[in-house]
Amino acid sequence: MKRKTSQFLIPVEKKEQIDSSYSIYPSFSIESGAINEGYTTLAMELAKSDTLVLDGYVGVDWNEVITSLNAAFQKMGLSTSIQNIDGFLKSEGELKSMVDPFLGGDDPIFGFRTNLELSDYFDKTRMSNVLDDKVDIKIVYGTGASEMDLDGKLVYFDLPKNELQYRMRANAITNLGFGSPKDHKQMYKHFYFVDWPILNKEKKKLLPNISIIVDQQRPGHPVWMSGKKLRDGLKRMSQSHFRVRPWFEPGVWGGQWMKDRFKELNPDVPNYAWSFEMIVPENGLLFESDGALLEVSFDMLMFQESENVLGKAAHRFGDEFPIRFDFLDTFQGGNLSVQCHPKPEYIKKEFGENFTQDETYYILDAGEDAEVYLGFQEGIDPNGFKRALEHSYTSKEELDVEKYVQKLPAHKHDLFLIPHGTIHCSGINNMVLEISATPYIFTFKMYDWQRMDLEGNPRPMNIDKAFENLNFDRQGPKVSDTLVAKPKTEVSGDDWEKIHLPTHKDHFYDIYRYEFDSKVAIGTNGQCHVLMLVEGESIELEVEGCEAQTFHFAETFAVPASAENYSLVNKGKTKAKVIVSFVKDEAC
Ligand SMILES: O=P(O)(O)OC[C@H]1O[C@@H](O)[C@@H](O)[C@@H](O)[C@@H]1O
Repeated sequence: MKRKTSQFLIPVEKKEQIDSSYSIYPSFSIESGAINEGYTTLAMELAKSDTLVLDGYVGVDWNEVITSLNAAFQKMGLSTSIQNIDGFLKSEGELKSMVDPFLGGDDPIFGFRTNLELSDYFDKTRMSNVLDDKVDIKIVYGTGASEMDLDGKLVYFDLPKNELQYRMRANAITNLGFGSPKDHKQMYKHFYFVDWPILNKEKKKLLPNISIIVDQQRPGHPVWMSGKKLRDGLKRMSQSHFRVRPWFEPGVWGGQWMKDRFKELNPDVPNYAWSFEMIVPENGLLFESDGALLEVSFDMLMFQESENVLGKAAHRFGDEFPIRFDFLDTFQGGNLSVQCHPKPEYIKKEFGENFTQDETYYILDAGEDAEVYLGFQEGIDPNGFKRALEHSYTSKEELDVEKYVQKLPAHKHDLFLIPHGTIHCSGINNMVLEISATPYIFTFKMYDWQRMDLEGNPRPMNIDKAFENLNFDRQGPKVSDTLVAKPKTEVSGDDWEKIHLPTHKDHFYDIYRYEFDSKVAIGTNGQCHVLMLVEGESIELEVEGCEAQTFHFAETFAVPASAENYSLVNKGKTKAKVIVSFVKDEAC
């Protein structure tokens, strides 16, 4: 199956790391012999059953799956009867009128998160078992195969969201139930607001009954293990630690910082803008056994273990992991668009999201001249600003942004607070660690510096939506007084300090920094901790009853609430500085 990306396909076997630094393939070790490879071994395992239900995510290459398995069964001398579940889908016309209300018309970005169910896609009246009872193996396959209620072995084929999007960009896949690909922005919107919520709900339902899990991202080469080993692995993870597999995207303002430092990345790209460090709706988790890597989507962990992972916050957030870490690299790149994010009631009403995109920028590294645009100038005239934005949009003339928006100097370890409604953007020469609430696409752009995106098109603006959400009180000296965190040492010992970087009252999460020479002991206090070494070389994480784990500079990892206590040991020669973020008790 075709993919369009400059990113490497993940290797089957984990390679020795080039050096002791940031790894793009973090994995969680499970018992030896757990992970298997290839269609031949999979067919040998499946041949033990006479009825197979091959279900899985949208974007899976079902043609490859069924052709390869069937060929392997024939080679083994086994006869098969095969049913494609797509044969029972409702017509495209019916599906279109069903999903259209959630797709926001021709808006290039925004729709409304659907409440449809997978069963709505199928015509149950036509659904009947037409499989031949006299064969050795009966197979129903395709996304939604479980809808046929066939009593058989459930095999689930998963596909990571990065590979799904690379297949989408190659026009190799379509939205659920539809025969042809469409414009990529429209297709992503359809995935995000319709296909993913539906199939995630379904995945949660199926997870306890999955017999075999298959990672389908490597064309022609599935990697698989038993559902029981998957569930056991998720349980162990929920009691110890996890680091998701990050992925990386170039962008119009992207920079060179990550490209220069993350050695396993393909350097043959103009830049890297984003690292999806831990934007969990888009990340996966890698299991490793005898060097072999198998990936499942992050939400599997939440579907099975949200209480262990989130502790007190599970009550409010359920299966949704609340905190996001990502990098925005503008080193030798450009300014982000001038933007703001929606109010909580707006994101709920307009887009169906449960909580809003309240952000912060932690400055991991900064050039000498680095700045962050934040808040309005004293005395801002909202109408005048809107007129200027609209004039700039229609005339294509540059806008004098600083006439309206403040620019604050940015230094390493500064924390800028960006609650919803705050006008902001990172300037050039920053390596921003965004510590944010998880929503990530709800960005209302007002001005994009009159430049084109990497495909040569202007990026969509949302001036009207921005004005429904902008907070014009955030102006003048109030901005540096209330939107730049004032670090305060809370406790300290001989060679360590615990520093509070208070967030805004609108932020449901808090941020601390531990600075230490040798070791610190930390309690989770019933909350999941998301961490990153923001200065130093590497640290070791110790959780009682688990093997110690090493994390390098700039790697994001998490310690679930149920781990209760953990220690961080400095493995470098200089002071270690570690950021810890977690949900505030009062926000649960
Ligand atoms: O909207 P641009 O200019 O690309 O700016 C970058 C913004 O990107 C969005 O997709 C989100 O990740 C925001 O949190 C981020 O601030």
